[in-house]
Amino acid sequence: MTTAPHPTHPDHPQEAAHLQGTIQAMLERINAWEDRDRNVGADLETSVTMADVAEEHAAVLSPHVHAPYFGSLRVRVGGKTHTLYIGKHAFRDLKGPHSVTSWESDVGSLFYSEALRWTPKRGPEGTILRRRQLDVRDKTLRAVVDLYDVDAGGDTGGREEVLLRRLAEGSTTGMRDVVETLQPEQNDAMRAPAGTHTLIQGAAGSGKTTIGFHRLAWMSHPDRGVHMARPEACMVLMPNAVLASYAARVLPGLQLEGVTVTTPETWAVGFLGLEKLEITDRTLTLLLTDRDNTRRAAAWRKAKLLGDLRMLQVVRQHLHGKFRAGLAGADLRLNVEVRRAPLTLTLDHATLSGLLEDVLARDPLEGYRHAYRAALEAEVLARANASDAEEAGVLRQVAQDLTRLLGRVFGNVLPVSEARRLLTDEAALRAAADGILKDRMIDVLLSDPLTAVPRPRRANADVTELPLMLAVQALMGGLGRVVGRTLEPYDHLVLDEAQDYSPLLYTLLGRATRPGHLTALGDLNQGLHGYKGPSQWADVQAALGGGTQLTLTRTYRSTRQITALAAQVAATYNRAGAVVGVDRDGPEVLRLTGGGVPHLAAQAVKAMQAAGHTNIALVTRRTADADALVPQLQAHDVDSQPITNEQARYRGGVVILPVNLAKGLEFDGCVVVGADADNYDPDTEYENRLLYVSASRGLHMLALVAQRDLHPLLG
Ligand SMILES: Nc1ncnc2c1ncn2[C@@H]1O[C@H](COP(=O)(O)OP(=O)(O)OP(=O)(O)O)[C@@H](O)[C@H]1O
Repeated sequence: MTTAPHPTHPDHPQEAAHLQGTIQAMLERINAWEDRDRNVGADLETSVTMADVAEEHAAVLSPHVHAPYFGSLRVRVGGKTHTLYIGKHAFRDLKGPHSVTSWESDVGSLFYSEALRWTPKRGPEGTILRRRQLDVRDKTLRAVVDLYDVDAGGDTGGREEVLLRRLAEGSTTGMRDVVETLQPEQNDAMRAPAGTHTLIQGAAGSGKTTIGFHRLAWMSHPDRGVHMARPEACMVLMPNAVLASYAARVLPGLQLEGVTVTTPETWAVGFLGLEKLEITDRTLTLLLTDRDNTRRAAAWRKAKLLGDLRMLQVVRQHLHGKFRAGLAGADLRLNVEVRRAPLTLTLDHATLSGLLEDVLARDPLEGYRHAYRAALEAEVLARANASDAEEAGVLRQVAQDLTRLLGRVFGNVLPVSEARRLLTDEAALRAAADGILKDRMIDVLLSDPLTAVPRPRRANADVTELPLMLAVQALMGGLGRVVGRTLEPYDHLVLDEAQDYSPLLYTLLGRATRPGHLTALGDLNQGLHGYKGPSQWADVQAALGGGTQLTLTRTYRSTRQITALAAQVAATYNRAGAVVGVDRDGPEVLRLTGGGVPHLAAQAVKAMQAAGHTNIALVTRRTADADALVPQLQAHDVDSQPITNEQARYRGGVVILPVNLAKGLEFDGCVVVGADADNYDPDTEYENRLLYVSASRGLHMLALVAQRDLHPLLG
């Protein structure tokens, strides 16, 4: 849906002329860049390089010619008035008034904030006179709306008008950028100071995922100075692969090429080199299937403890004990030749042990094996009194002996087996947890409340064990981004659905990135996996050693009717109270009951299509229901695509998917299939949370379908 041009604003003609001037200036610049004859340097090689660079500039600017900017700022600085145009890409018009400032720059921020004054890095204080939205599409100015205008008395209400118009548009098959309509509180969250971990709490639909990606774009802008992040050195972790691919489609528009977007499990097994392992979540299976409250509580307690911050100390103490035992009784006699003279160096046990203790006392994690080797080598070189030129030769002579010793101390420490040994060998656990965990906690770790939940036949690891395995790996070899044969910290890490990460995982991820370069976005009230996640943001701050916590208070996704219904469901478990929705009107929620579910579901889809919507989801409680529904709908003349595993990709149209894969996705219309108490047990909080996810996927239309009565919360 596009808005027709409506030139009602008195400045429309003048703005339209400025737009044409900007387009012209941009085209001229692109032509100049593309003209190889102009890019001539002193020699052929320089000329080729110059021409290549110029062509790259042209390629980057070209996509922005059809909409060079979306807003303007009128400011007064030092008695002079200027108008700055704000766009998705900066453009410097060297000869005229058609420059464009990029939205991620420090000045760009003034367009979104509510500030009326600012102090530039240099020069006198400035005053904002006007903020203006310019709806430009296909090189045409469609609307001029003032958001703030001193001459018109200040705030005009225009920001809300533009936002509502944008939200009324149809959904797309990938996440959209919101650069043009970013709201002040979102702007503050996105631009929270670089170099400080940032934790953003926000209700469903408040734009968390969107803000996470925009923050990466902001972080990769040169204005961030030493904190600037390279997209290819950044990673975003999302709850499932379907959502990851949906969200990643926003990257090119934000000029973020090369960011890794994946799930925490995929990243963890990849990093550990365990891609063949099947990942289970047996705690979740038990919580969903076992009716015994004592067992459920025991499973919950154990999962929570496995993700507790103190487990890092337990793993550390366990490994230290192992290394000390490995070194017991060892000494080193090294025969080397220095300056042609034979020399015997003896590193007795006390020396070896002292060096090991120095390494073990170090923090942060950097890899014990590597650090101990470096410490031994330094000791050998000092004793051999080797000059810089002789160092390599001496080290070559002792390499084998050192490797043998390292094998004795660090050999046989593999993440999977070591993490499991800790949890199954009572003596090992008691020794490792001594002084760290209370006895009753150790008993919880040794208990196995999941015996009734089958394990897959294939080699497997449970999501609750993964952080422990990562901890072992981190202590042994460090943690970070693999670059060739070394590890480097990520430039920036973004965690989506951050309520599902354990404090232990937080502390590990915090060490895998540059200091202060982790952004976590989540809703503690929405957690589907409370047994893994933190209870409060303060737990995350403790795990990361600090961090700023911000809150987004408004939600944008759905119409008033859908938001109100979803809020009704959330009220049963949500401690945060009512969420403020955007006041966007839509059709009443359709309630279809008393008949065959496929028939009713088809009826709902057809009603949505008749209203002009194309992207429609039918959300079922289980995967099997989704599979079964595809042919049943076909019998009612509705073609649909199933999304029933993480490899499937959302390509638009009518899709059927189970609720666990629907999280984070959104559609023009959403049909909750089987919206009753049989499918979503009203007595189980987890089920109510799932029902909330199902009911909150629609932007414009929602239908509830049940064979008999609707779920009591949807009445
Ligand atoms: N400033 C904005 N302008 C226009 N649309 C917006 C804005 N902020 C958010 N939206 C829209 O609101 C919807 C929800 O955004 P998003 O998915 O990022 O929210 P979320 O907080 O991650 O939701 P959830 O918790 O359900 O995953 C999206 O359609 C997004 O495009």
